[in-house]
Amino acid sequence: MTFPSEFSYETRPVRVVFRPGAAVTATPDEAARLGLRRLLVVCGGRGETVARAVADALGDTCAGVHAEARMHVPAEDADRAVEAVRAAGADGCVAVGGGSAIGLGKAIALRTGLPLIAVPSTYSGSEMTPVWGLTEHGAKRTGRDPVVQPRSVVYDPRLTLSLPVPLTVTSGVNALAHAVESLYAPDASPLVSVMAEEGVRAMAGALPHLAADPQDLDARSRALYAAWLCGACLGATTMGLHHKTCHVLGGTFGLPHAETHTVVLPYALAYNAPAAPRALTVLGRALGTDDVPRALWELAGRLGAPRSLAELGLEEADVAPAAARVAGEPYANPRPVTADGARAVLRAAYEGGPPEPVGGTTV
Ligand SMILES: NC(=O)C1=CN([C@@H]2O[C@H](COP(=O)(O)OP(=O)(O)OC[C@H]3O[C@@H](n4cnc5c(N)ncnc54)[C@H](O)[C@@H]3O)[C@@H](O)[C@H]2O)C=CC1
Ligand SMILES: O=C(O)/C=C\C(=O)CC(=O)O
Repeated sequence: MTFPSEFSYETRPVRVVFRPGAAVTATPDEAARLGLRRLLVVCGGRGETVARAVADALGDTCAGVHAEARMHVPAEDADRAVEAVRAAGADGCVAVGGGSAIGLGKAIALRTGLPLIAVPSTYSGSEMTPVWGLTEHGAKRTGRDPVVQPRSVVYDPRLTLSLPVPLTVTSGVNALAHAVESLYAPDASPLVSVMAEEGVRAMAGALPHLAADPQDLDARSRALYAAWLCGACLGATTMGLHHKTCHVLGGTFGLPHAETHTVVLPYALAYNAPAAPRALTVLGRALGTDDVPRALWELAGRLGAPRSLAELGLEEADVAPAAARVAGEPYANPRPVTADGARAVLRAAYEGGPPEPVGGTTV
């Protein structure tokens, strides 16, 4: 493989603490390091027990628990969370939970500039990115702003022991998708490539162990490490066809995030493969295959994950309007996204059969 002739790479300041039990034992120290004295803890309804344990550990520096995080961050949730943070007189937030809790913490940071500490409990990777998302009027908007990048990330593999196997698998594939798209992004770079390859190898290695034994703390640690690397890849690069397709399906058609990533990834990659040979080489090495889209599709099937958008509840009649939205949004992608191309990807994902080259093997 030839060395890329030019690239740029930006590092943002973020401290990472990684150890079993860290959610409770390290979060107060991270708040103190940042000089924070009044923290609002943000979580989803189902994550409240863990969030309360973190709140207890924060003691007097906890200004309250706001347990209203939902997927895709509806704009009205962001409004309420900003009111809560102001009413509490908080000088920072701690998001405890999956990408939804971290997403609500980011929405607060975006509007108020307050610093965020993330304590992730899934493999979404959001904690390592300056990417925010908000859903309003049936459409999801995303953007990048350094102010939403968590200043400190507390990785506690024990938090993920309770993650049910189906979400373990699909959230793991959400992380894989970050690595995949970073490899063919316009701002890809050698360091991103190294992180992506290691992240894919570690996640694909850990998931079968977790499907067999979700209490395997060593495999949990390896998967969380992989999520860190894959999230860092997303944080450093621009998203393409795959992520944009998932945002349309999530924001406009209400499909669940990680499951949608799992279904779409093999088909989006099959579409982009002819225009991204270098990415395919790296991914092939990490997964030990010469047919990466097929290997991802088989991995999902072997681990019992959904493989079609039909299974996730998309109506056949939604395929065409979803494709029109995907093709109608300008974004960076190694292969131009035509209306026919977007329709072919979505139709294949709707049906869920083995991924085939889309529109021939040349761009
Ligand atoms: N901005 C970014 O960089 C990224 C943002 N996201 C956003 O994150 C959201 C999806 O996040 P996910 O983590 O996939 O799901 P989630 O945060 O919505 O969690 C899914 C469900 O699992 C539960 N859960 C979470 N952790 C658990 C645990 N350890 N044990 C038991 N149950 C647990 C939650 O309470 C929730 O009911 C979407 O809104 C997506 O757009 C996702 C990836 C990157
Ligand atoms: O699709 C992803 O996994 C990455 C980014 C987002 O979800 C954007 C967001 O809603 O925060």
